[in-house]
Amino acid sequence: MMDVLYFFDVPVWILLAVTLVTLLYIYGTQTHSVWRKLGIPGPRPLPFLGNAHEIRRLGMAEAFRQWGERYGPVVGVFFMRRPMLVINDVNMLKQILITDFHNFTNRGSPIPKAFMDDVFGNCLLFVEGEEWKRLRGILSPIFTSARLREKSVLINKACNKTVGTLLDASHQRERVPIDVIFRKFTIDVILSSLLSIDPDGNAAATELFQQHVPKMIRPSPWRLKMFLLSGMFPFLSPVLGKLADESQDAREFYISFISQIAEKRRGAPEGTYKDFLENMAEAEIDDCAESRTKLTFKELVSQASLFFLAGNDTSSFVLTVLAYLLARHQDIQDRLVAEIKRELGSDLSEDTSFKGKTTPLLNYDSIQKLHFMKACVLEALRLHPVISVFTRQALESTEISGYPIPAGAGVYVPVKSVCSDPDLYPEPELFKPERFLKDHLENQVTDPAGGVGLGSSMFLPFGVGPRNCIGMRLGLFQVMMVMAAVLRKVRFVSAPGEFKLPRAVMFGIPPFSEPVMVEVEAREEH
Ligand code: HEM
Repeated sequence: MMDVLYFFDVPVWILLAVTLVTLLYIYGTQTHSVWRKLGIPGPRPLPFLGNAHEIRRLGMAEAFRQWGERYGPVVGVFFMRRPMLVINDVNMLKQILITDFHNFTNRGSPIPKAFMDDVFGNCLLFVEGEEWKRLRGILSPIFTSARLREKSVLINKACNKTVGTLLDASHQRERVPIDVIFRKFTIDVILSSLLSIDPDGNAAATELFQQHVPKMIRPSPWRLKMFLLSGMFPFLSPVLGKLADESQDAREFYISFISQIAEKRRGAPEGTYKDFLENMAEAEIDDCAESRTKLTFKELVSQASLFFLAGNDTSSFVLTVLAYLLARHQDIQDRLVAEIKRELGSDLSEDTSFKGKTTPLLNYDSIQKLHFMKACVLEALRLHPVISVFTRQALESTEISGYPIPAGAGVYVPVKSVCSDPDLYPEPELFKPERFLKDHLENQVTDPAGGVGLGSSMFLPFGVGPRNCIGMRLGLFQVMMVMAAVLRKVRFVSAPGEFKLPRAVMFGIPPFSEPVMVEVEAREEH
């Protein structure tokens, strides 16, 4: 070995080192000329990293806002070596998300396939093309109004538990960590509506789920580093994916927990449970079914795990933000309470659900009457979208509004930037729920439920088009339902001046950096 080293003299070593660095540089910048050649402006990428360093420094939402200001409606950037377009123009977004959806069906997830496991690899969020169409077709019917109506009783139970917690806190006259309380609520809702686990007797299951969820949705710094390395050297992904697999125990927990329940239920008469698992199991069939119009058992477990993860932190984030905003805007809170009393009845003793009856006053239909409530939820989401960026990928080369998009290029949909655009939302920094009331809106798309905002490419917190959030109705329903239940009994009195909202993250849902403390007070019953 030493002989070989001595065989080369210093100039040869220098030449070899320079060649290696040059080759690495060429590899690290190989894709970085795409946008320049196509005449699309954008920030200068660094070798290997592309513009990921700026995204990391500023946070996604802020980086996209600054680039939009500097370069205009279409910005060419690179996530590591991968060309991506940030599109701020709502008409172009409409074309991508709705009109030309056939060419933008896939998310082009930034998470390499080698980092996917049995659970995530097969779930609706990440599957592509025909496989996505098939799964979405099978799963959509389980989120209809009729199906949600069936869940009212269970969700009502979870609401009452939350009201009880807040009433107790109001007696102690202390600020409470509202994010933690609402997180327990959304776990209760998903455990009960998905698996019929009673919110009153699920402490152990809740504990286990709380323990495992973060591992699945929040990659550790180590896993993030492995993601980034695989973005630099995609050919190393299989090895890096294995090194970064930290959620094996969490995954095994989900698979075995849900499998055991599903297995126990095999053969039970239809209509025994009326939860999402039963709704999905109606579509379940053995793995070799040729028509593939139903779910396989493995697919069923994957989707159930996904619903648990996707439906939990999203809704509790919205609830936390809304409670905070209402505590800071007493006038809006008063208007909301007036609507609740007017539409749902002011006599609190009529609330039969508190007496354990199965016909709760709050249910899917009564909640639909709360138009101002819905406007408040949409406005909270506009101000602080849970998911501030999502992606699509062009299947074939195309041109939109004169901008070329090559096959394989990704599109960043900058939810937060669009929702803060003063041309679309005057005084965007203000909490003004009336923006979403019909009378105040021009050029606004009306959703089938009679609300406004949803369905328009101006309002992106749930996505729009065929691949929007499949759980949107459930998300809105549980948020509106618990807010109505809570506000009838307590007032959000105050909250600290500024709480630090988490910065948008590249992967997953951002955690609150510290508990969001809100003071609550019991309302006088009259
Ligand atoms: C307020 C609560 C929620 C918010 C803000 C939210 C937001 C989103 C967003 C922005 C997307 C991406 C949409 C796109 O790419 O166009 C999405 C997708 C998705 N969401 Fe939600 N979500 C919420 C609640 C839920 C709930 C309760 C569930 C299920 C129980 C759920 C399940 C899903 C699934 C499965 C997808 C992937 C859909 C697909 O790829 O076809 N979400 N959500």
